[in-house]
Amino acid sequence: MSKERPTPTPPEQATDRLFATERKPEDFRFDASVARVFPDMIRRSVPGYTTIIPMIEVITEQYAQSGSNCYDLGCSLGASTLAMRHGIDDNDCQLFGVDNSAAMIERCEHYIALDDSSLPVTLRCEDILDTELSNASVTTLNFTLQFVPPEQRAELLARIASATRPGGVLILSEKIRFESEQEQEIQTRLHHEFKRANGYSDLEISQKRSAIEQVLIPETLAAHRERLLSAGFDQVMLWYQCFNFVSMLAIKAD
Ligand SMILES: C[S@@+](CC[C@H](N)C(=O)[O-])C[C@H]1O[C@@H](n2cnc3c(N)ncnc32)[C@H](O)[C@@H]1O
Ligand SMILES: O=C(O)C(=O)C[C@]1(C(=O)O)C=C[C@@H](O)C=C1
Repeated sequence: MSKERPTPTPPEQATDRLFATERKPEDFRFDASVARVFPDMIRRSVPGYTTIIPMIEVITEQYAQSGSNCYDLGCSLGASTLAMRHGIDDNDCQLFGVDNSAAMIERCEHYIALDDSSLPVTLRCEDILDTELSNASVTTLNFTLQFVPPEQRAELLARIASATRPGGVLILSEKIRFESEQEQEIQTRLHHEFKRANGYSDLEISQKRSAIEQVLIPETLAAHRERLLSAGFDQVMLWYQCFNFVSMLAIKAD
């Protein structure tokens, strides 16, 4: 007797108004209230996010190797995970999404169930600093490393590099800061204008800025490049930039 699979229902999605009214200063956390509005928040906050996601599919298509593991570290609701899933055309790959926010992982399960690809995805509610990594061809850190304490970043990248097969890659997207104070000021202003154009008020922009100040620590492009090379990658290239948001490709030689 065949059992019919119930049609999965999409999780309720809301507009991000988390910082619209005055609130007591608190560090930003990926809790249930953020998870509920996250698709709207990240699209309206990160210039280029809606371009980067489909390009993760394109890059994965190029670098995923048969018989390997692919990891999305800090997968949130699975937007980057699903892009990787669609880029993998070999059912012999194993795809893992890792996030330490239970609220994100719970919702992510629904989005994975709604997606039409048949490639299995294993979700782990774990810290990316402890998660097991091996035999990797494509690993993605899409706006996640920036939330890892700076002193723990080198060890994580070295672990990713040593788990990566020859010819494999790391896709690293980050908010960056600039060496020149003047450029920092201009790019930050343009980013805030982007947010304003997407309907965020001055109060929302300034309250969000204070909330992320201690938890999202941007570094310069040069610092990222140097650390990726010391971690064990052989080539680092910038493939995307919009204002102070970038994405890099770090490649392990064949
Ligand atoms: C900006 S979001 C990532 C967005 C997602 N990659 C995408 O493309 O939509 C950052 C995510 O990283 C997760 N995160 C931050 N630090 C983490 C850690 N140490 N271990 C696991 N997940 C972490 C957060 O819970 C959050 O869901
Ligand atoms: O810099 C900002 O204003 C942001 O809101 C950026 C950012 C990010 O880059 O992850 C911060 C937290 C949320 O995850 C969404 C966007």
